[in-house]
Amino acid sequence: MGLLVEGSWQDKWYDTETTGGRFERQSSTFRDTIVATLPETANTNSGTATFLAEPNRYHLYVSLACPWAHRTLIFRKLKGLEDLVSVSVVNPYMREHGWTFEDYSGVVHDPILNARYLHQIYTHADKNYTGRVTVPVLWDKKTNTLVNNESADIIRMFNHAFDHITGNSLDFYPQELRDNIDQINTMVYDKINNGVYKAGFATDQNVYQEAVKNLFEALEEIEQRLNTQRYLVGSQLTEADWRLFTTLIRFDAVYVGHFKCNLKRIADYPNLTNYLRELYQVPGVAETVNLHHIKHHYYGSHDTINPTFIVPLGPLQDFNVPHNRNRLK
Ligand SMILES: N[C@@H](CCC(=O)N[C@@H](CS)C(=O)NCC(=O)O)C(=O)O
Repeated sequence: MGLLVEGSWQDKWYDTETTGGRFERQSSTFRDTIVATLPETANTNSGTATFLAEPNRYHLYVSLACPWAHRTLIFRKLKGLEDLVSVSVVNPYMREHGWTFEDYSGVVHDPILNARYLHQIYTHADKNYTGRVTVPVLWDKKTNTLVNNESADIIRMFNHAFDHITGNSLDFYPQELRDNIDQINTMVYDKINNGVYKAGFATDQNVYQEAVKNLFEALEEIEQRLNTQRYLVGSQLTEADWRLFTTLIRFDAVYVGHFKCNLKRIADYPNLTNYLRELYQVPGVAETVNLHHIKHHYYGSHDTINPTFIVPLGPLQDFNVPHNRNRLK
């Protein structure tokens, strides 16, 4: 695990010393947008560039282990973008060189720069880049540059920018639900998606406890909500559900043990369990889930948490068990 400093790689763990034992996620740096049609005049005020949606122009670098990258894979699948946006998959172990393309089952090598390490992709886009080298990365093959490395942005682009090419008009961020989706996303991000990391990477007992308390309060609240409504914002499956899904699917296998989020398992919550099964069973989604990469990444990468790199065998899970969510409209 490491980061780039002015374009050169340094093998360093997260610095929690300056933050009182708290893990603080760095915000993403590349925030450009892909759009269906280019604006007539470039908006120079926004500070971001716009790229045109075109078939076979963009490439996505992901880890199958990473919950943030997983969102983008789900949207690529559900929005019918597999033939339009190509993909590379990194090795699940993220150690002294960070993410690599070293041989391993499930790895898809980098066809563009033939990189050995993901950090080479970042320095290709910006030779003086300083910051963490994270997945997902959305790359433009035409101009040879990094468009965006923020999953929240990438799924919004995938949700609509290519619709005129694919004819797929599924909308996971419909206008009339945007306020509700944004609201629930904020809570889910802070307490659940990033909450498990705050607990797992904490190096102070009180910081850990606060994160776990917030996490389970949020899970309880969602469990109640899912008793009377089928999805997070009502009767329609939205982006908010997919953003929660990628944390839930990892929870019992990894976050309970490795990140010590063990007050309960998802399997102990009847509504969350059935909701998770329903989302997993949406056609195409199971193909985006690789529990081997997930478990081997977390248990096999963070030597400060699990120095032996032993990967537990369990839990035994079957997300194909029929769900009962049809009881709700
Ligand atoms: N805000 C980013 C976060 C991505 C992220 O943190 N990815 C993790 C993997 S799960 C990563 O690549 N971490 C490497 C590092 O922090 O050095 C997003 O949602 O796209």
